[in-house]
Amino acid sequence: MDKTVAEKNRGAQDIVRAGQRMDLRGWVPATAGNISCRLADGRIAITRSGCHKGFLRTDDVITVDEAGHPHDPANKPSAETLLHCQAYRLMPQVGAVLHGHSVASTVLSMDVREPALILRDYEVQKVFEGQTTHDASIAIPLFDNDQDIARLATVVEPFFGRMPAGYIIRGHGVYVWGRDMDMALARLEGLEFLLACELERRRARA
Ligand SMILES: CSCCC(=O)C(=O)COP(=O)(O)O
Ligand SMILES: [Zn+2]
Repeated sequence: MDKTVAEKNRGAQDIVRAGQRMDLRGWVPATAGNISCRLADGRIAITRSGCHKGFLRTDDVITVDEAGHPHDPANKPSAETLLHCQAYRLMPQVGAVLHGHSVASTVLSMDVREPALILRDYEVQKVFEGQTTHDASIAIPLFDNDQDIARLATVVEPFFGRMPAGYIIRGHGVYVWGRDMDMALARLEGLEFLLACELERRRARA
């Protein structure tokens, strides 16, 4: 098999598997969420727009260039492709990006009006880059939702380099990344666990 085709197939399989796992956890209702990975030749493999992420087939994964343009113009990549491309452009070590719409990220981000959600004292914080202790604060930036993804990307851009656990778009969902798909999934699972804990604590206090 041609090397570029084999590489795309490998990425597509990782993405299909990630979609199934995110769906099992309830993080991608209906057609929500999008998933991508960086291929060895620099192309980005990403989900087609409008697919259910729990039922992806490998041909629901297409390739785009670093500016988000599909290599085959007949393909319509995720509406949020620019946010994935931005993460790859600004973080050369990143190999996979995940976006989900969990209940916890949606509700918490609508309730917290501050510019960031602060997590502290949780052991699971250590799943994030550079974190070695529970005894620290992690800020997850909260950005207002915007249907203009290019404009939203310009708002997010200055925060790269100081987002150890990704970011949340208000009333919408989370973005996380990792050096490969397994690491990105572990980070997403860690973040979703912490968001669920925060939601429970806030409900108990109300
Ligand atoms: C029904 S969810 C609305 C769109 C969205 O936020 C999303 O994550 C999925 O968009 P895509 O174009 O990647 O399918
Ligand atoms: Zn979304």
